[in-house]
Amino acid sequence: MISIIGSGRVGSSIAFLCASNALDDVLLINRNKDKAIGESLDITNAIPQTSEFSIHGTDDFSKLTDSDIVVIAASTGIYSKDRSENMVSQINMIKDIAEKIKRYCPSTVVLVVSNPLDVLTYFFQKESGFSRFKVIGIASSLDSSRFRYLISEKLSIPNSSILDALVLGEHGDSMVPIFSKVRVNGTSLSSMLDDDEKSVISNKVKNYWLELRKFKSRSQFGIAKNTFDVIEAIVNKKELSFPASVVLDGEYGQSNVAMGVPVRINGHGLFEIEQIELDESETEQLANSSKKIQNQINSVLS
Ligand SMILES: NC(=O)c1ccc[n+]([C@@H]2O[C@H](COP(=O)([O-])OP(=O)(O)OC[C@H]3O[C@@H](n4cnc5c(N)ncnc54)[C@H](O)[C@@H]3O)[C@@H](O)[C@H]2O)c1
Repeated sequence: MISIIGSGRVGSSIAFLCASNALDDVLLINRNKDKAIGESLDITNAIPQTSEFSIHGTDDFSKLTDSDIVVIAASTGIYSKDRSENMVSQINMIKDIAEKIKRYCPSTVVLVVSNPLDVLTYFFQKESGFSRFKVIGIASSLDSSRFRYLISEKLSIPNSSILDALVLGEHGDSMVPIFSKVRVNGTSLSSMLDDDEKSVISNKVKNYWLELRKFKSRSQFGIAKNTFDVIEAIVNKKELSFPASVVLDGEYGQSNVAMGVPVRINGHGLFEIEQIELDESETEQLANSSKKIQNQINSVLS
Protein backbone atom coordinates (compact mmCIF):
# COMPACT_ATOMS: atom_id res chain seq x y z
CA MET A 1 0.00 0.00 0.00
CA ILE A 2 1.14 3.53 -0.85
CA SER A 3 0.24 6.04 1.87
CA ILE A 4 0.34 9.76 1.27
CA ILE A 5 0.34 12.10 4.26
CA GLY A 6 -0.99 15.51 3.21
CA SER A 7 -3.67 15.46 0.52
CA GLY A 8 -3.33 19.03 -0.74
CA ARG A 9 -2.30 19.98 -4.27
CA VAL A 10 0.86 17.87 -4.33
CA GLY A 11 -0.32 14.86 -2.30
CA SER A 12 -3.55 14.48 -4.27
CA SER A 13 -1.67 14.78 -7.59
CA ILE A 14 0.68 11.97 -6.53
CA ALA A 15 -2.34 9.90 -5.44
CA PHE A 16 -4.04 10.54 -8.79
CA LEU A 17 -0.99 9.22 -10.69
CA CYS A 18 -0.67 6.13 -8.45
CA ALA A 19 -4.40 5.29 -8.66
CA SER A 20 -4.88 6.01 -12.37
CA ASN A 21 -1.82 3.90 -13.20
CA ALA A 22 -3.16 1.03 -11.03
CA LEU A 23 0.08 0.86 -9.06
CA ASP A 24 -1.20 -0.29 -5.67
CA ASP A 25 -3.80 0.53 -3.00
CA VAL A 26 -3.57 4.18 -1.95
CA LEU A 27 -4.29 5.72 1.47
CA LEU A 28 -4.64 9.49 1.76
CA ILE A 29 -4.13 10.91 5.26
CA ASN A 30 -4.89 14.53 6.03
CA ARG A 31 -5.34 16.36 9.33
CA ASN A 32 -8.54 17.62 7.71
CA LYS A 33 -10.46 14.34 7.33
CA ASP A 34 -13.00 15.75 4.84
CA LYS A 35 -10.18 16.86 2.51
CA ALA A 36 -8.73 13.33 2.51
CA ILE A 37 -12.12 11.73 1.90
CA GLY A 38 -13.08 14.27 -0.78
CA GLU A 39 -9.89 13.80 -2.79
CA SER A 40 -10.14 10.01 -2.55
CA LEU A 41 -13.79 10.04 -3.68
CA ASP A 42 -12.75 12.07 -6.73
CA ILE A 43 -9.63 10.04 -7.54
CA THR A 44 -11.43 6.71 -7.15
CA ASN A 45 -13.23 7.47 -10.43
CA ALA A 46 -9.84 7.56 -12.19
CA ILE A 47 -9.00 3.96 -11.25
CA PRO A 48 -9.04 1.78 -14.40
CA GLN A 49 -11.86 -0.77 -14.57
CA THR A 50 -9.24 -3.55 -14.80
CA SER A 51 -7.51 -2.47 -11.57
CA GLU A 52 -7.89 -4.49 -8.36
CA PHE A 53 -6.72 -1.52 -6.24
CA SER A 54 -8.63 1.12 -4.29
CA ILE A 55 -8.10 4.50 -2.61
CA HIS A 56 -9.34 5.70 0.79
CA GLY A 57 -9.07 8.92 2.78
CA THR A 58 -8.78 9.33 6.55
CA ASP A 59 -7.28 11.36 9.40
CA ASP A 60 -6.45 8.17 11.31
CA PHE A 61 -2.71 7.47 11.28
CA SER A 62 -3.19 3.94 12.68
CA LYS A 63 -4.36 2.98 9.16
CA LEU A 64 -0.72 3.32 8.04
CA THR A 65 -0.02 -0.23 9.26
CA ASP A 66 0.21 -1.92 5.83
CA SER A 67 2.23 0.81 4.12
CA ASP A 68 5.14 -0.26 1.91
CA ILE A 69 5.84 3.35 0.96
CA VAL A 70 4.84 6.54 2.81
CA VAL A 71 5.01 9.90 1.03
CA ILE A 72 5.04 13.03 3.21
CA ALA A 73 3.47 15.97 1.37
CA ALA A 74 1.88 17.74 4.33
CA SER A 75 2.24 21.44 4.90
CA THR A 76 1.35 23.78 7.76
CA GLY A 77 1.45 26.94 5.65
CA ILE A 78 2.39 28.47 2.31
CA TYR A 79 5.75 30.21 1.89
CA SER A 80 6.08 33.20 -0.39
CA LYS A 81 9.74 34.32 -0.35
CA ASP A 82 11.79 31.30 0.69
CA ARG A 83 11.13 27.58 1.24
CA SER A 84 12.43 27.79 4.80
CA GLU A 85 9.84 30.40 5.86
CA ASN A 86 7.74 27.95 7.93
CA MET A 87 10.73 25.86 9.01
CA VAL A 88 9.97 25.53 12.73
CA SER A 89 6.32 24.52 12.29
CA GLN A 90 7.30 22.15 9.48
CA ILE A 91 9.96 20.51 11.66
CA ASN A 92 7.46 20.08 14.50
CA MET A 93 5.04 18.55 12.00
CA ILE A 94 7.61 16.11 10.58
CA LYS A 95 8.73 15.03 14.06
CA ASP A 96 5.13 14.21 14.93
CA ILE A 97 4.67 12.33 11.63
CA ALA A 98 7.98 10.47 12.19
CA GLU A 99 6.77 9.26 15.57
CA LYS A 100 3.55 7.92 14.00
CA ILE A 101 5.28 6.23 11.05
CA LYS A 102 7.73 4.61 13.47
CA ARG A 103 4.82 3.32 15.55
CA TYR A 104 2.59 2.02 12.76
CA CYS A 105 4.89 1.01 9.85
CA PRO A 106 8.52 0.85 10.99
CA SER A 107 9.71 -1.06 7.89
CA THR A 108 8.35 1.34 5.28
CA VAL A 109 10.33 3.42 2.76
CA VAL A 110 9.67 7.13 3.30
CA LEU A 111 9.66 9.75 0.56
CA VAL A 112 9.81 13.30 1.93
CA VAL A 113 8.34 15.96 -0.36
CA SER A 114 7.44 18.74 2.10
CA ASN A 115 9.63 21.84 2.40
CA PRO A 116 12.16 22.87 3.50
CA LEU A 117 13.05 19.58 1.85
CA ASP A 118 16.62 18.88 2.99
CA VAL A 119 16.08 20.04 6.57
CA LEU A 120 12.91 17.93 6.89
CA THR A 121 14.61 14.86 5.36
CA TYR A 122 17.35 15.27 7.98
CA PHE A 123 14.96 15.68 10.91
CA PHE A 124 12.73 12.79 9.78
CA GLN A 125 15.71 10.42 9.63
CA LYS A 126 17.08 11.53 13.01
CA GLU A 127 13.69 11.47 14.74
CA SER A 128 12.61 8.10 13.33
CA GLY A 129 15.99 6.39 13.65
CA PHE A 130 15.29 4.75 10.25
CA SER A 131 18.23 3.72 8.12
CA ARG A 132 19.29 6.78 6.12
CA PHE A 133 18.78 4.68 2.98
CA LYS A 134 15.04 4.34 3.78
CA VAL A 135 14.43 8.11 3.89
CA ILE A 136 14.57 9.81 0.50
CA GLY A 137 13.88 13.51 -0.08
CA ILE A 138 12.38 14.14 -3.52
CA ALA A 139 13.22 17.52 -5.08
CA SER A 140 16.57 17.44 -6.93
CA SER A 141 14.98 15.37 -9.71
CA LEU A 142 12.37 18.14 -10.12
CA ASP A 143 15.13 20.79 -10.16
CA SER A 144 16.98 18.62 -12.71
CA SER A 145 13.85 18.47 -14.94
CA ARG A 146 13.74 22.25 -14.80
CA PHE A 147 17.46 22.46 -15.65
CA ARG A 148 16.95 20.12 -18.63
CA TYR A 149 13.95 22.13 -19.83
CA LEU A 150 15.86 25.43 -19.65
CA ILE A 151 18.82 24.00 -21.59
CA SER A 152 16.47 22.65 -24.26
CA GLU A 153 14.79 26.05 -24.49
CA LYS A 154 18.12 27.90 -24.74
CA LEU A 155 19.48 25.61 -27.48
CA SER A 156 16.07 25.11 -29.19
CA ILE A 157 16.47 21.35 -29.05
CA PRO A 158 14.17 18.66 -27.65
CA ASN A 159 14.41 17.54 -24.03
CA SER A 160 15.30 14.06 -25.29
CA SER A 161 18.64 15.26 -26.76
CA ILE A 162 19.91 16.17 -23.28
CA LEU A 163 21.50 13.67 -20.92
CA ASP A 164 22.78 13.93 -17.35
CA ALA A 165 21.37 17.38 -16.52
CA LEU A 166 21.73 17.10 -12.75
CA VAL A 167 21.01 19.58 -9.99
CA LEU A 168 22.58 18.70 -6.62
CA GLY A 169 22.69 20.27 -3.15
CA GLU A 170 19.90 22.20 -1.47
CA HIS A 171 16.34 22.36 -2.82
CA GLY A 172 16.67 26.14 -2.43
CA ASP A 173 18.74 29.11 -3.52
CA SER A 174 22.09 27.35 -3.05
CA MET A 175 21.24 24.44 -5.39
CA VAL A 176 24.03 23.53 -7.82
CA PRO A 177 23.27 22.84 -11.51
CA ILE A 178 26.06 20.51 -12.69
CA PHE A 179 26.99 21.85 -16.15
CA SER A 180 30.16 19.75 -16.42
CA LYS A 181 28.23 16.48 -16.77
CA VAL A 182 25.52 17.56 -19.27
CA ARG A 183 25.73 16.01 -22.72
CA VAL A 184 23.80 17.23 -25.75
CA ASN A 185 23.52 14.67 -28.55
CA GLY A 186 26.68 13.09 -27.15
CA THR A 187 28.70 16.34 -26.91
CA SER A 188 29.62 18.13 -23.68
CA LEU A 189 27.39 21.15 -23.04
CA SER A 190 30.27 23.08 -21.44
CA SER A 191 31.75 23.97 -24.85
CA MET A 192 28.38 25.25 -26.15
CA LEU A 193 27.68 27.92 -23.53
CA ASP A 194 29.84 30.72 -22.12
CA ASP A 195 29.96 31.57 -18.40
CA ASP A 196 27.33 34.32 -18.71
CA GLU A 197 24.89 31.97 -20.45
CA LYS A 198 25.47 29.33 -17.75
CA SER A 199 24.88 31.90 -15.05
CA VAL A 200 21.56 32.96 -16.63
CA ILE A 201 20.40 29.31 -16.76
CA SER A 202 21.53 28.70 -13.14
CA ASN A 203 19.51 31.67 -11.90
CA LYS A 204 16.47 30.58 -13.89
CA VAL A 205 16.63 27.06 -12.38
CA LYS A 206 16.89 28.50 -8.86
CA ASN A 207 14.03 30.95 -9.45
CA TYR A 208 11.81 28.66 -11.53
CA TRP A 209 9.28 28.35 -8.68
CA LEU A 210 9.01 32.14 -8.39
CA GLU A 211 8.49 32.54 -12.14
CA LEU A 212 5.83 29.82 -12.04
CA ARG A 213 4.02 31.61 -9.24
CA LYS A 214 3.44 34.61 -11.52
CA PHE A 215 1.05 32.37 -13.45
CA LYS A 216 -0.40 29.84 -10.93
CA SER A 217 -0.53 29.65 -7.16
CA ARG A 218 2.23 27.02 -6.80
CA SER A 219 3.84 23.99 -8.41
CA GLN A 220 2.11 20.65 -8.30
CA PHE A 221 2.44 18.36 -11.34
CA GLY A 222 6.22 18.39 -11.82
CA ILE A 223 6.92 17.21 -8.28
CA ALA A 224 4.00 14.74 -8.47
CA LYS A 225 5.42 13.02 -11.57
CA ASN A 226 8.96 12.95 -10.18
CA THR A 227 7.68 11.38 -6.95
CA PHE A 228 5.46 8.93 -8.85
CA ASP A 229 8.49 7.74 -10.90
CA VAL A 230 10.29 6.81 -7.65
CA ILE A 231 7.20 5.06 -6.22
CA GLU A 232 6.73 3.13 -9.46
CA ALA A 233 10.37 1.99 -9.49
CA ILE A 234 10.07 0.72 -5.89
CA VAL A 235 6.69 -1.00 -6.43
CA ASN A 236 7.77 -2.61 -9.73
CA LYS A 237 11.24 -3.47 -8.32
CA LYS A 238 13.07 -1.57 -11.08
CA GLU A 239 16.44 0.11 -10.70
CA LEU A 240 16.40 3.89 -11.10
CA SER A 241 19.18 6.52 -10.95
CA PHE A 242 18.19 10.06 -10.05
CA PRO A 243 19.29 12.85 -7.71
CA ALA A 244 17.63 12.92 -4.28
CA SER A 245 18.20 14.28 -0.80
CA VAL A 246 19.66 11.80 1.68
CA VAL A 247 21.47 12.08 5.01
CA LEU A 248 25.18 11.95 4.18
CA ASP A 249 27.88 10.11 6.08
CA GLY A 250 31.09 11.25 4.43
CA GLU A 251 29.86 11.19 0.82
CA TYR A 252 30.97 14.31 -1.07
CA GLY A 253 32.97 15.18 2.06
CA GLN A 254 29.76 15.94 4.02
CA SER A 255 28.20 14.46 7.16
CA ASN A 256 25.25 15.23 9.42
CA VAL A 257 23.34 16.93 6.65
CA ALA A 258 20.83 15.89 4.00
CA MET A 259 21.15 17.26 0.49
CA GLY A 260 20.64 16.29 -3.14
CA VAL A 261 23.17 13.76 -4.48
CA PRO A 262 22.93 11.13 -7.25
CA VAL A 263 21.35 7.94 -5.86
CA ARG A 264 20.24 4.53 -7.08
CA ILE A 265 17.13 2.75 -5.87
CA ASN A 266 15.49 -0.64 -6.34
CA GLY A 267 12.54 -2.48 -4.78
CA HIS A 268 13.98 -2.09 -1.27
CA GLY A 269 14.64 1.64 -1.49
CA LEU A 270 17.96 3.38 -1.89
CA PHE A 271 20.98 1.10 -2.23
CA GLU A 272 23.76 3.39 -3.45
CA ILE A 273 24.89 7.00 -3.32
CA GLU A 274 26.84 7.57 -6.52
CA GLN A 275 30.10 9.47 -6.18
CA ILE A 276 30.46 11.46 -9.41
CA GLU A 277 33.39 13.67 -10.29
CA LEU A 278 32.64 17.39 -10.17
CA ASP A 279 34.79 20.30 -11.33
CA GLU A 280 36.44 22.62 -8.79
CA SER A 281 33.72 25.29 -8.87
CA GLU A 282 30.91 22.74 -8.54
CA THR A 283 32.68 21.06 -5.61
CA GLU A 284 32.99 24.42 -3.85
CA GLN A 285 29.36 25.36 -4.54
CA LEU A 286 28.18 21.98 -3.21
CA ALA A 287 30.19 22.46 0.00
CA ASN A 288 28.61 25.93 0.41
CA SER A 289 25.15 24.48 -0.17
CA SER A 290 25.79 21.84 2.49
CA LYS A 291 26.99 24.56 4.90
CA LYS A 292 23.78 26.53 4.34
CA ILE A 293 21.58 23.49 5.15
CA GLN A 294 23.73 22.66 8.19
CA ASN A 295 23.31 26.23 9.46
CA GLN A 296 19.53 25.89 9.13
CA ILE A 297 19.60 22.58 11.03
CA ASN A 298 21.86 24.03 13.75
CA SER A 299 19.67 27.13 14.12
CA VAL A 300 16.85 24.83 15.25
CA LEU A 301 19.01 22.50 17.36
CA SER A 302 20.69 25.30 19.36
N1 LIG B 1 9.90 18.76 -3.03
C1 LIG B 1 9.48 19.60 -3.95
O1 LIG B 1 10.13 19.81 -4.97
C2 LIG B 1 8.17 20.32 -3.74
C3 LIG B 1 7.46 20.88 -4.81
C4 LIG B 1 6.23 21.48 -4.55
C5 LIG B 1 5.75 21.55 -3.24
N2 LIG B 1 6.49 21.01 -2.24
C6 LIG B 1 6.02 21.02 -0.85
O2 LIG B 1 5.02 20.05 -0.68
C7 LIG B 1 4.21 20.40 0.46
C8 LIG B 1 2.75 20.33 0.08
O3 LIG B 1 2.44 21.33 -0.86
P1 LIG B 1 0.91 21.56 -1.32
O4 LIG B 1 0.95 22.64 -2.33
O5 LIG B 1 0.27 20.27 -1.63
O6 LIG B 1 0.31 22.14 0.06
P2 LIG B 1 -1.25 22.20 0.44
O7 LIG B 1 -1.37 23.32 1.43
O8 LIG B 1 -2.09 22.24 -0.80
O9 LIG B 1 -1.53 20.80 1.17
C9 LIG B 1 -0.95 20.46 2.38
C10 LIG B 1 -1.96 19.62 3.16
O10 LIG B 1 -1.28 19.08 4.30
C11 LIG B 1 -2.26 18.98 5.34
N3 LIG B 1 -1.57 18.81 6.62
C12 LIG B 1 -0.92 19.73 7.37
N4 LIG B 1 -0.37 19.16 8.45
C13 LIG B 1 -0.68 17.85 8.39
C14 LIG B 1 -0.39 16.73 9.22
N5 LIG B 1 0.34 16.87 10.33
N6 LIG B 1 -0.85 15.53 8.85
C15 LIG B 1 -1.59 15.38 7.74
N7 LIG B 1 -1.90 16.39 6.90
C16 LIG B 1 -1.45 17.61 7.23
C17 LIG B 1 -3.07 20.25 5.21
O11 LIG B 1 -4.33 20.12 5.81
C18 LIG B 1 -3.15 20.42 3.68
O12 LIG B 1 -4.35 19.86 3.16
C19 LIG B 1 4.68 21.80 0.86
O13 LIG B 1 5.59 21.71 1.95
C20 LIG B 1 5.40 22.31 -0.39
O14 LIG B 1 6.34 23.31 -0.10
C21 LIG B 1 7.67 20.39 -2.47
